Amino acid sequence: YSPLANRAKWTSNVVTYRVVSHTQDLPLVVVNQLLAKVLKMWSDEIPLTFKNVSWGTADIMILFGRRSHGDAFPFDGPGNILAHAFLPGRGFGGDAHFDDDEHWSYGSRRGVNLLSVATHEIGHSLGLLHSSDPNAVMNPTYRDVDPKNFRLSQDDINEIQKLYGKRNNS
Ligand SMILES: CC(C)C[C@H](CS(C)(=N)=N)C(=O)N[C@H]1Cc2cn(c3ccccc23)CCCCCCNC1=O
Ligand SMILES: [Ca+2]
Ligand SMILES: [Zn+2]
Ligand SMILES: [Zn+2]
Repeated sequence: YSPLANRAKWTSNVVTYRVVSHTQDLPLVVVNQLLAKVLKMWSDEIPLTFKNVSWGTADIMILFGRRSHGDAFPFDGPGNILAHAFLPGRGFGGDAHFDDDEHWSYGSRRGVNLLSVATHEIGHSLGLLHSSDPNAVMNPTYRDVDPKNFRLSQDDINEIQKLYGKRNNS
């Protein structure tokens, strides 16, 4: 049970992100467009703006790595854990790491769908924990999705708005 009051969250309403390293599985431009779509899915629901930076330290540092990749949580080869992310905070806080021993795909039936995994990881980067709702992006287990109609579940929206409030699209 983690009372909302002391849940990790970003206190600034501008959060920076930087893609530090890429996967060979998808073109750079596709990964960047996909991430922008993921960030928009979340920021559409809350009063928070993402800003892409191309150098230096960003709040959310995004990387693809294999096995030991610079933190105390080495990846495990193909399958099993697909990615991990740190809750909001300084240093590693907010960072999202993807296991490059997975075959990352976007739309094709083969491989792991980067759209759904990245949406889950950015949920952690924003402070979300796991949900037991089988349809929630924040469910602990990966499910393949159809990118054409992939979107946040109501549970995901409720949980992120509990942390940051609603975005007033006035
Ligand atoms: C929800 C994801 C996007 C992110 C999470 C990791 S995290 C830190 N970001 N919550 C993840 O990778 N979960 C595993 C959980 C998992 C499922 N199994 C496992 C077998 C071994 C180890 C882990 C697992 C059963 C076999 C299927 C393995 C492939 C799919 N893996 C998963 O669903
Ligand atoms: Ca893995
Ligand atoms: Zn890591
Ligand atoms: Zn998770």
